[in-house]
Amino acid sequence: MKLDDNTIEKKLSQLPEWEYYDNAIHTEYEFENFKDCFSAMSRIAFECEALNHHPNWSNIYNVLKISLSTHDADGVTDKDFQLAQAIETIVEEED
Ligand SMILES: C[C@H](O)[C@H](O)[C@H]1CNC2=NC(N)=NC(=O)C2=N1
Repeated sequence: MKLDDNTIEKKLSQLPEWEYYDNAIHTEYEFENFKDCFSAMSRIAFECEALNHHPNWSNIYNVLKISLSTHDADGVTDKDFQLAQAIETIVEEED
């Protein structure tokens, strides 16, 4: 279930804005304003529910920081990459 470091780095080559450290994958988005940021967070929240996979995230005004790992596996799994890809798609649409 838990992916090894090499596999994670290989998969991250498809997600250039994400990085791997502290047993999780991380990214940060800066939006035009708070409203746009919160709108993206709302859309991401529905995707999280659909995948039953939830982020460790923080929002300050127009900045959204997201960290993904799989609690059940105590590490990074394919579910984290699936959600990361879905988040990328949502954020690209918000632009
Ligand atoms: C029962 C368990 O909490 C659920 O299967 C889901 C909920 N969302 C989750 N989210 C994340 N990031 N990791 C999990 O292991 C996880 N488990």
